Amino acid sequence: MKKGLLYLLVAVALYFFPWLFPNSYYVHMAQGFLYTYIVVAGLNLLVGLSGQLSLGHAGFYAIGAYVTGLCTVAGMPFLLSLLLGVLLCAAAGGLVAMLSLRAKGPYLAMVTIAFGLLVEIVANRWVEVTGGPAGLYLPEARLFGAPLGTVSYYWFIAVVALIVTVLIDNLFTSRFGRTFRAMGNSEVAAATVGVHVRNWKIMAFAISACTAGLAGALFAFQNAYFNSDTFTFDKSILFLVGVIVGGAGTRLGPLVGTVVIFLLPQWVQSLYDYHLLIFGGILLVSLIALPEGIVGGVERLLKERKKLPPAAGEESSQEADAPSQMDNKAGAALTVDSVVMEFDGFRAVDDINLSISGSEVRGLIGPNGSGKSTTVNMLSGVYVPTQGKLRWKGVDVTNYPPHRMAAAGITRTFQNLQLFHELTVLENVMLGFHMHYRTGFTANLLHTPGFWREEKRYRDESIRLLHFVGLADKADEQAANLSYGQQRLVEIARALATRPDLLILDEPAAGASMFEVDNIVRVIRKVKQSGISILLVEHHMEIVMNVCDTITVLDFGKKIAEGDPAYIQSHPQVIEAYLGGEEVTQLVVGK
Ligand SMILES: Nc1ncnc2c1ncn2[C@@H]1O[C@H](COP(=O)(O)OP(=O)(O)OP(=O)(O)O)[C@@H](O)[C@H]1O
Repeated sequence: MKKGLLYLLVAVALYFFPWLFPNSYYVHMAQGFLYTYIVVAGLNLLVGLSGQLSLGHAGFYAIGAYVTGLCTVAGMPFLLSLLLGVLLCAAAGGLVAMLSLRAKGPYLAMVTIAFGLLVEIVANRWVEVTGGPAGLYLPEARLFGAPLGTVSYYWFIAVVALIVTVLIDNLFTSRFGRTFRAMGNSEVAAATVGVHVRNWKIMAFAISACTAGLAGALFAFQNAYFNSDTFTFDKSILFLVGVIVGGAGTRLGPLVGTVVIFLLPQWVQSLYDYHLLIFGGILLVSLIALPEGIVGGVERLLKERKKLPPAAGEESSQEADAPSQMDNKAGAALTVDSVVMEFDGFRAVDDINLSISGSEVRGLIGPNGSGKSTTVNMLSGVYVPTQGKLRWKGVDVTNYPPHRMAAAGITRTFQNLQLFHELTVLENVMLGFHMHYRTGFTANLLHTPGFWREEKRYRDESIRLLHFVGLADKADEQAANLSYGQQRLVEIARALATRPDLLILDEPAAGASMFEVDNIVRVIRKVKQSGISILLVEHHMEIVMNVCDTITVLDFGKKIAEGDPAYIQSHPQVIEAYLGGEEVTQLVVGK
């Protein structure tokens, strides 16, 4: 409701702008501001949320301008041409994303630079079609037959900018926004809750390219003329500066960033020759002094001001029993058959056989470097074994990537915590339900009633899971603000949200306090009761000996023993591996 009122006020202000500034220069400027804002808003989704970098957005801007312009020159109606331009940009965005899929960081940036330069060269050299530097003259933009003069074209752009703002904001606050942000935080963790990272990256690129193309088309018709000189590399940099200075990943950042990149050159017009230097300086200062950008910095300050007292494990809310969605698990079977994992000829895991079935808690122990994490990485699809087979419910899953493992019912937590730090505790757990959401892009873009129903359903289920791990009172806290042990419990709740049949816990007690360790053990026992199989990698022998039904021991990548805790603690090879093994022999406290 509050948001609706805000949009209404903005719409009214935009509507009356030409009356307040009845000068075509200002109206023209306002048009430019709005379409620049549209590019920055779309780029923010890509850079700020999904964590991908583009230094070639001027390329999409150009494609939008040329496709829409050339279509109208060929006699196609303005709106239809605009739609075509935007769709082609989405396709181009998807293509660039596919080409750069394996690239990260600087390499991804290089692919996007190459794309931007390619478009710039084509625009410059393909003179017969684009007009090159001499430019392209367009017919006047018309809406349902009526010509759009300076003011009405401004209103048209204002309506488009408002619609883009509402839709992007809707995405921000839907599972799409959460998924993009999760991917930006940790791709591997996103994959283990079932996110097909590759497809989602392509989608983020396509959406962002769409908005850049839309803005390019709006720019093209501003003067019914444009030339290839506009679509240079520094235009792409400028858009990126807008995102970063405003605050990448914040909802208001694009607006503030556009003010900086658009208005500043107007104010320092006499210094135009130095504009790149000025922007470079602003970017540098922003990255050093305010890495979260203007809006991000202000938000942080506001949060710090009203920060609650630090979270203490002892204050956690009461744990609840297993939520209903965890009941009646069949206890599916995993078979690990002669699995080997080699790194440059070094065998980190050497011919391991293992099987887990029923509601069993299987311990996987061994000294440092014995191959436990490597085994977990193979079982969760992060590594593909060099040799051997993994069978899950009778199906060969050896080559499954993490999102397919999650879909099949195997998920995990991480030794080095992989929470989505920018999301709240509740949002982290909601991400765990990723595979169970049924609403698609349109429902999330438009916030349909179906979207709200589903959002409520998984919010409620996530809160139940937070009760289950005893963290319901931390639901709205930023995940990064929780203590180590609490973050581990959030990871467990997020993993449970995928509704797994096999839960792999990689050192769930590492870094946790005594009180938190007790909580974690209680939660593991309750998860076992619900019928989920558990593979527990843990250095705390007390936990292992008291929680596990069977224990597999690794040493130098090989399995050296397997059996119940009593057998393991008296096994000579295990005792030797643990250098004397008092730890192991004294710790069975009775199950
Ligand atoms: N990606 C990799 N590239 C090269 N070597 C690796 C890689 N991952 C693990 N190793 C090596 O494989 C061996 C087993 O490592 P792993 O992390 O699986 O052991 P671990 O039992 O989990 O140890 P810890 O208890 O310390 O976590 C180690 O010698 C490690 O250096």
